[in-house]
Order: sequence, then C-alpha cells, then structure tokens
Amino acid sequence: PRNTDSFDYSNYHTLSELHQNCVGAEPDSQTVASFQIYSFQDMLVAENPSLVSKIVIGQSYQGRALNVLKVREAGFLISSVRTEFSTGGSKRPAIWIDTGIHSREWVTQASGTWFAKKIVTDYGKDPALTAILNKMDIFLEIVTNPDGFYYTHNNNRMWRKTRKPNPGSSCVGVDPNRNWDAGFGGPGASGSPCSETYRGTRAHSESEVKSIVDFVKAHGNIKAFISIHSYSQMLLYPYGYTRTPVKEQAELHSLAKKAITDLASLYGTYYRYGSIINTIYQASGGTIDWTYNQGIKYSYTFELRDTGRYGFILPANQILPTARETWLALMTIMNHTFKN
Ligand SMILES: O=C(NO)N[C@H](Cc1ccccc1)C(=O)O
Ligand SMILES: [Zn+2]
Repeated sequence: PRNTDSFDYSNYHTLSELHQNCVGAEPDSQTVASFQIYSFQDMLVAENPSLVSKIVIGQSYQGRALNVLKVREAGFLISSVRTEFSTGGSKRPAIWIDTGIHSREWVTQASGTWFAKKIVTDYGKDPALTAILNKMDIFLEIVTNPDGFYYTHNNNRMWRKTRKPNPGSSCVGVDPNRNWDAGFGGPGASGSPCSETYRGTRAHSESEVKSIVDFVKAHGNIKAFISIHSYSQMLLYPYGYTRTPVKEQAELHSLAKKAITDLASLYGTYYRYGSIINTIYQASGGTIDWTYNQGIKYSYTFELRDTGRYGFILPANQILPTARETWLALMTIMNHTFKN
C-alpha cells in the first residue's frame, strides 16, 4: 500500500507489513527498484510527523524492534521540545494500549492497527478524542510479541508464547501473560516449559515484558494501561493472582459496565466483565496485575471476539466490526481516565 489510507484494515497482515520495514530507496522515476514494503507504522509516522512518533522500547529475543507509537498533540512545539529535552521534565499523563502480546490473537494486532489510524483520523475532528490528546499522550504497542507473531505466520498459527528457548527443555517460549512480577510463580501459572502458561524462570525474564516494565517505570505518569487479548468477549480488571478485591473495585466495575454497554451499542456484541479471578480463572504474573500494583488504577484486559466459534482464527470480515465496537469501549475508559 502506498499510504495508510490505502492500507487494507479488513485483512490480516504479516510482520513486515505491520511492524518491520525493509529499509531501502523508494522506487524513483528512473529506476524501478523492487517495491519496498514500508511498514504501516513507518507510513503512519511519516504521514503525521507532528502527531505520531515511533519509540523503540527494546528488542525481542530474536532481535526484532519493540515499537511503540506515541501520539502527542503538536501543541506549542517549542514548549514540547523544551519538555522533551529537559531532564526530569514532568511527563504528560498518558494512556497505554498494547495488542498482540499473545501472538496467535490476530484480531488484536489488526484492531491495534485500526486504532492507530482512527486516532490520527479523529484528532481535531472528534471533540472527546481531541480533548484527551490536548492533555494526554497515547502509547500504542501493536506487535507486542513480534517473534511469536512471525512464528504464527510461518510455522504454527496457534503459537501464543515468546520464542526464547528454555534451557534443559526441548519446549520453547514463556507465556508473557504470566511473566510479570505480580503474584509471580503463584497458583495460576505453570513451572513447565512445555506449558502454554509457563511463567519463566523469574519475573520479567522476557525482554518483551521487561521492555514494557522499564518504559512504565521510566515514564512514571501512565494513568490507564489496557492490554488487549482475544477471545472470549470479556472486559477484565485486576486481580488474577488473588481473590482479594482491588481497593477501587467498585469504580473499576462500574466503568467496565459502562464500557461494555457502549461496546454493545454498535452491534449488540455481548461482553461479560469483572475481575480476572472471578470472571475467568486464577492467573498469576499477569500484565495488568503488575501495572495496577504500580499505581495505574485504570488497568484493564480486553478479550475480544468471539466466544469460541472461530476463536483465535476469527474470519477477517470480523476485524472491522471488532475494532469499531472495541474503540467505543476504549473511548469510554480514556474519557473516564481523562476526567479523573
Ligand atoms: O490468554 C488469554 N487471553 O488471550 N487470557 C487468559 C486469561 C487472563 C486474562 C488476563 C490476565 C490473566 C489471565 C490467559 O490465560 O492469559
Ligand atoms: Zn491472550
């Protein structure tokens, strides 16, 4: 595709189309260089230089860049430059969204791609989003597990974990949703490298996880953290590792209820909601349990479509409806975060 307007959001894409760009000269008039696939992310940044930038927060086990799109209103460039370069300058309050931490959950990376385009399209047009972006930054990590994502395209469509080998085992990979330092190693994760919920040898052993941990700690002003999975059609809040309710359970519960009501307003898609442990099962070392314990109150996990008919292999014709309905719920959470 020549630009992000012609990008096909209603289909699944490979790593190189979404994430990695093949660096090389754009074909010029004289020579017809082989057409380089410029990744969606690089095109979006190039088309919106004053609004979107790409941050590399680390690299995967196999050395792929962990890209985060940062959306920040242009505002008064001078002051933002000063803030940007001032050491210890206060960071603007921010919202984090990640998709694809479990690589087989393809509707999530596809939705994340659509969210990125939606944000740049609506900024300056939608009053609610514009108000949010005039005061807050949005960080979006679309391909959070690139090694696994590549593997689902080339080897095993059902791959979930990272692709780091486990010493002493022929089984590869750690579950990046069990590797966080929140109830790590407790019930709700496996100690076996061959398990789909293998927690790893220690918390934050996976670079895909550690890179986010370091980013969240360094930023220090993230107000909402939303990690997007599929499938089950659920909106979940902490905790997964303990039955102890979070302090703000009432607020998180009522916000979740409003978010899934707004989601359902588009196509009637029915979501369940509640704490992880009460709604699904006990799970230790999960992403949003750690982010909540870092003080990020609005920590949520989405489980997108469907409820099991297609599961992870959701037909491409459901990408756009899924992305559109989920966006309504994301706006509900972002608005609430902005106002509180
Ligand atoms: O795998 C998925 N969804 O794809 N989620 C389940 C449940 C879950 C959600 C949130 C936190 C912890 C646990 C998992 O076993 O990881
Ligand atoms: Zn998942």
